[in-house]
This record gives sequence, structure tokens and C-alpha cells, in this order.
Amino acid sequence: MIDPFARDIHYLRVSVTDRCNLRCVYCMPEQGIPLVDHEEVLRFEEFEHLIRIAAAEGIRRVRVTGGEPLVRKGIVDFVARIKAIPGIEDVALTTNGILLPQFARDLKAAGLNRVNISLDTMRPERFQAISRNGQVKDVWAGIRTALDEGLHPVKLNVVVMGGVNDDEIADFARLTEGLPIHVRFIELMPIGEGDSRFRGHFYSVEQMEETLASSGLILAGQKIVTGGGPARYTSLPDASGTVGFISAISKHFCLLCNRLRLTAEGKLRPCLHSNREIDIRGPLRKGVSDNLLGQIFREAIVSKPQQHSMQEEGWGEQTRMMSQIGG
Ligand SMILES: Nc1nc2c(ncn2[C@@H]2O[C@H](COP(=O)(O)OP(=O)(O)OP(=O)(O)O)[C@@H](O)[C@H]2O)c(=O)[nH]1
Ligand SMILES: C[S@@+](CC[C@H](N)C(=O)[O-])C[C@H]1O[C@@H](n2cnc3c(N)ncnc32)[C@H](O)[C@@H]1O
Ligand code: SF4
Ligand code: SF4
Repeated sequence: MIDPFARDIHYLRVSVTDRCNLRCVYCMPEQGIPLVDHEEVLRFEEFEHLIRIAAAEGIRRVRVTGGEPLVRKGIVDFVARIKAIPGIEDVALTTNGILLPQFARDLKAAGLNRVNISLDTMRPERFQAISRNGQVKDVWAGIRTALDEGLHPVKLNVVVMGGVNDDEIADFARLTEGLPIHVRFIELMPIGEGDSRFRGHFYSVEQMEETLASSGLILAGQKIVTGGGPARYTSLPDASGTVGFISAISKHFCLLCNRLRLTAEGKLRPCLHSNREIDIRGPLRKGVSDNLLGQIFREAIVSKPQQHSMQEEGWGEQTRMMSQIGG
């Protein structure tokens, strides 16, 4: 569907759970977030029903995210069911990778097209500090399994934080020389737990590019990588993979926005940054017609803001953690 700013909204990000097996410092508080009552979270059948409606409204891509989507029981079957929905061409997953060794093969068999894996550091102790107790070797096992099972393109999400992991930017870029992976450097956003870290640790894409250049790494050319997100890709000479940048703050890409979000509690979120959410669980559970549900999707799309205001608004106004929105 085309929104009022002539953007084709065809990408639905579905957060299937707000729970996670990690507690990344920029995403979730150490103690986690208050657990949502089981009843308040959409059942997979409910998600499927809504995605069918969304597909009829023009959604062609679905990204399954969270929280950590792989901690939710039944995820493989869910992927198979959404892949079978007429009109859905691309089903992708964003994950911290820890449980991929267990699920990658079945996910591939279920029809999952591709996977984006978050990894902010390759150093074991630093990973423990950022994720509050994760093991970097588990993520690597996940990355290897994803590559082995052919969940291509395999993308790595690296949130760059000045003074935390900016000294690994060059190492991450060099990974793409030997591995067919797509490393994306992401600017930290002042959302949820990211807010309190933003002022001290924000590191712009321009700074990242300068860091790469001063390490003697020459990136050249624009590359196309399968996907529908905001990253812009380039590569090192003769590399197997690519290097991408997601400049959400310094050079936002809202004018090309193509997405809508559905949260675990059944709210449609027109914009990652805006607190505005539209309840669709209530009408769904009341048994309203598919036509009316489609209208709620259309209302959400029509109410998408032209762009985010992360630079102008006061910090800390977000009412949700990133783990509750799905990134
Ligand atoms: N500002 C903003 N940032 C986004 C948006 N969508 C994704 N991002 C950022 O991009 C990061 C990576 O997102 P992913 O979940 O890996 O998905 P993607 O890169 O959009 O998807 P593909 O390109 O289809 O692989 C997220 O963690 C966010 O930081 C968006 O709509 N707005
Ligand atoms: C919320 S996580 C959910 C999926 C999965 N648990 C994972 O970590 O990939 C989705 C993405 O959001 C990113 N993210 C979380 N908080 C962020 C922040 N404050 N700024 C930028 N990206 C953030 C994560 O690094 C991750 O790549
Ligand atoms: S970024 Fe992903 S893995 Fe880390 S705490 Fe948030 S939801 Fe969990
Ligand atoms: S911040 Fe909002 S408008 Fe901008 S790209 Fe993300 S979802 Fe779209």
C-alpha cells in the first residue's frame, strides 16, 4: 500500500516475543522487562491471521524478530505457516544467533529465506559485558550453521558504540574478505536502554568510514544485497561479502521507509521511533471481519510519520524498550 508520502509499505516486522536470552546493554535493562501476561501475547494463529490480512493489503516481506524470536516455542512451524501465505515472498529472521545451531536446519526446511545475526564484538569478555553474560562462541556457532544451511544472505548487525567496540570496526570489515557475510555497522539509537548511552557512545557512520580509511581499508563501489532494509552496501576489493552502514541518526532513510511493525502484544506501530501504536489484538479477538482488520492496517499505514524526530525530541520519551519493538 502507498502511504501519504508516496512510500510503498510492503515490509512487516513482526515481534513474536519480548523475551530474550540475552540482556544487551543498549536494548534491555539488566533485570529484563516486566513479563507480559501470557494471554496478552498474540498466539501464532493470531499472528498468522493478521499476516494474511496484511498480505492482502500489499505486504510481501515479513521479518520475524523480538526479543529473541528463537526462544518462542513453535517458531519453526510459524515460519512455515507464514511462508505459505499467498503474497508473502520473503521471510527473514533477526536473531542473536545463540539458538541457531539448534534451529537453522529446520528453519531452512520451513522456508525461511535468510537471517540477520547480531554481533557487536568478537572478543569473548567484551561480548559477556555487552550482552550481560552471553558467550561469543555460541553466536559464532550460529553464524556457521546459518552459512552451512544456506540461509543466504547472512548479515551481521554490529551496533557501534564509541569507546566500547569502535576499535573492532576494521576487524569486522576484514571478516568479509574471507566469509560470504554482510557486516552492517549500525548507529546507536536513543531508544529504550539506548537512550542513556546515546550521548556518551554515539558513533556516526561518517566516523566509522574514517576509522576504516585510517586502518588502510579501501571500500569502493555500491553493492546490492538481497533484502529490503535501510543499509547501504559497499565492499573491500575481492571480498566474498560486503560492508553495510545503517545511518539511522546521522542520515536517516525515512523518505524510503517501507515498513510497519506488529508487536507481540498485537499493536501496529507505524514508526520505530514514535510511541504511537494502534491496537489490533482487541478487534481481532472480538472477531471483527477481515475487512475491518484490513482497514486497521490501512489506518496504520496512513498514519506513518514522514520521518523520525530522534534528533529534535527530548531524550527518554520512549515508553518501550527496543526488545519490545523488534528493532
Ligand atoms: N530508524 C530505523 N532503523 C531501522 C529500521 N528498520 C531497521 N532499522 C535498523 O536496522 C537494524 C537492522 O535491522 P534488521 O532487523 O537486521 O533488518 P533490515 O536490515 O531492515 O532487513 P533487510 O535489509 O531486509 O535484511 C535494526 O536493528 C535497526 O537498528 C527502521 O524502520 N527505522
Ligand atoms: C531488538 S533486536 C531483536 C532481535 C534479536 N534479539 C537480535 O538481537 O538480533 C533487533 C536489532 O535491534 C538492534 N538494536 C537494539 N537496540 C538498539 C539501539 N538502541 N540502537 C540501534 N540498534 C539497536 C540490535 O542490535 C539488533 O540487531
Ligand atoms: S538486542 Fe536482541 S539479543 Fe540483545 S537484548 Fe535486545 S532482543 Fe535480546
Ligand atoms: S524511523 Fe520511522 S519513518 Fe524512519 S525509517 Fe524507521 S520506521 Fe520508517
